[in-house]
Amino acid sequence: MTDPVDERKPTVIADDVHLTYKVSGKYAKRGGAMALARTVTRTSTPGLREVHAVRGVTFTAWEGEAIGLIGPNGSGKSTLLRGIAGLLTPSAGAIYTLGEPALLGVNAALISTMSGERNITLGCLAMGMTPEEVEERFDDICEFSGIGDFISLPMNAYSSGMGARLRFAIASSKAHDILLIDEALATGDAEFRRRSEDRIKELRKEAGTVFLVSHSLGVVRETCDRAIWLEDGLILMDGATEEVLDAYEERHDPKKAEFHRQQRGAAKKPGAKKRAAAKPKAAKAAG
Ligand SMILES: Nc1ncnc2c1ncn2[C@@H]1O[C@H](COP(=O)(O)OP(=O)(O)OP(=O)(O)O)[C@@H](O)[C@H]1O
Repeated sequence: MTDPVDERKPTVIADDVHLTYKVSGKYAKRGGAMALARTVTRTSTPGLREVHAVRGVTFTAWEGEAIGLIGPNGSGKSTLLRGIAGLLTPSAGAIYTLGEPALLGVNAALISTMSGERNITLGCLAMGMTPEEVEERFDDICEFSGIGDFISLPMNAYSSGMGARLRFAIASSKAHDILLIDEALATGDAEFRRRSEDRIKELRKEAGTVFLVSHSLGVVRETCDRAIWLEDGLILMDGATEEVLDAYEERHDPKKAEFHRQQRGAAKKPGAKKRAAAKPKAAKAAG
């Protein structure tokens, strides 16, 4: 008997991908104190230094999947996202994408001296919408961003959260083959987060693939069905969200992992709700 044929469509294939940055100066990664020391002692500027941010990553993403990229600071999540978006070329290995990836990051390019309104128009045109489509979606985008009258002010008058919300509202107004989201959801308030999570679920239904970089495991739990755990530029685990998040918490936050285990255990027992309600302090302490 032959193996069953996988009918899902692969959208992103990463094949032993390495991504590196070239930084000028021997002291480039050692922070301000060394830079100051160099300035003070007037030593000459040393040559290029390489930062090997992603060190051999392999995975296949499928149509309809929402994948959370998790990992501690500096583990290579944003770099990998930039690689998938085509903004960084692998120094070794290859990334294949089926369709056009759209990167929505905290640094996604909008023009800060222009108003939110102008940026909506430009952003939508840049994503390939016709002027009629832009007009049709304009009000929805303003409303979704929830930034009210600020929409007519230049974006440099926005808080970073407002900017991120507008960027998310623009980018998610169109169905993307591959939508890459870098921390955007962490910046909104609870209400905006809920709406964004719903929007991501809609985008998934439209058969796209969503990658989400987030430090909030809660957001990943809510939004993603698969998680990839990066540590020091390597994949430590790739699988169902719950399993990966549990293992991640076990390593990085054992107290919280224990709390979640207890919560799940309690939820399985009859009368669990009553007991959970009687112990709000335990939840707060671990939470
Ligand atoms: N533009 C850059 N130039 C040089 N090195 C960089 C650059 N961007 C990131 N790095 C380095 O690459 C490594 C991975 O960084 P990256 O931003 O991808 O990690 P991350 O997991 O997204 O981190 P965080 O959770 O803090 O956002 C780090 O060592 C970082 O210092």
